[in-house]
Amino acid sequence: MIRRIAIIGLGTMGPGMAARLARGGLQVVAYDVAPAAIERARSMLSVAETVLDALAIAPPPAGVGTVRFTDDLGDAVSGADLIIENVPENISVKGDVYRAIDGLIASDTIVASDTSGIPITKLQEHISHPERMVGMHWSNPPHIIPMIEVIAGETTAPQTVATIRDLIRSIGLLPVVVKKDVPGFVENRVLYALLREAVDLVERGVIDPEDLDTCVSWGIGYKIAVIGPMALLDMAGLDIYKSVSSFLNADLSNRDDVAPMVLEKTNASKFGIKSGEGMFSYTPEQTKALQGERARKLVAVRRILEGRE
Ligand SMILES: NC(=O)C1=CN([C@@H]2O[C@H](COP(=O)(O)OP(=O)(O)OC[C@H]3O[C@@H](n4cnc5c(N)ncnc54)[C@H](O)[C@@H]3O)[C@@H](O)[C@H]2O)C=CC1
Ligand SMILES: Cc1ncc(C(=O)O)c(C(=O)O)c1O
Repeated sequence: MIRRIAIIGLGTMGPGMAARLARGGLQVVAYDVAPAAIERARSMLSVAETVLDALAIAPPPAGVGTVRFTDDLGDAVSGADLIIENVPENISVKGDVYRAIDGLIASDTIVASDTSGIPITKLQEHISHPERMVGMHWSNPPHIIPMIEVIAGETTAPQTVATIRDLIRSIGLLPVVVKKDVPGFVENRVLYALLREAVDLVERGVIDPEDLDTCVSWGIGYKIAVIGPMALLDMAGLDIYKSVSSFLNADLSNRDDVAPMVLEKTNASKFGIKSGEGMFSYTPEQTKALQGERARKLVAVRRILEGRE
């Protein structure tokens, strides 16, 4: 039974995750190596709670469902039933965390990684009880998006997968168990196929970035929230898909490196919202307004998709 959860890493994903788990009645202890990240996470928590209220996710009974922050790793993981590792997408950084907690936790404490796509089998090499390690891949923003992928590595115990799947379900979220430990799992394989083509089209001057977003959001995106890709094939007709894919697949981007446009921007520290410039530019005021507007729209769409409006 999972009651107490330690979250390690409070960057983009950690605060929303902490808020959503606490709303599910769990006792969360949140840790980051950087004091500034802890301070930022504290303020993000109340923002996420407001969004959870708008989603009408009922608060737990008084006394349960708490978030406590700590700057002490031992304090964070002590007595935890589940640890969610949420540090940068880098095997060596993640491996250091697993080694640091190895001696501090019980042998049956589950260690889940929110990795975007590093195979869980690779992460298991850095932990002494690999049967208790599992992928638990949330989607950003984690307090709003209900789907979470659950991935077993080669040596993950089936019971570990079942425990995480049941935990996700028990707090009203949507677990999807991925059957093979492929890089990127399922969500990011599909997303990165789309992003590779989108970046390529902009880079080759086929379309401007703003128009690319209009085309995808109001064409595919709006539709795909209601009709998933497999159902869409049936709606369009497999005969149409066969004809179009027979000439189009060979023309789609198949680059296997990072696109020059992305390298150019990241080399200039243009990372997107977090640095004020990426594909587009953002002032702090614009960022705040954008985040509020996006949360409002995602909440409204989710309520409709769930049949609550
Ligand atoms: N950003 C996104 O949209 C998504 C990211 N992920 C995955 O979640 C993980 C975290 O991603 P983000 O939150 O975006 O990263 P981030 O870079 O925003 O935050 C990482 C946090 O980890 C902290 N950290 C670094 N080393 C640490 C250590 N040894 N101990 C404790 N804290 C440490 C940093 O101070 C930072 O606050 C990555 O594996 C990423 O691929 C998963 C889903 C979506
Ligand atoms: C660009 C990008 N990369 C990874 C992820 C993830 O799910 O790991 C996301 C996301 O939206 O969650 C993303 O947008």
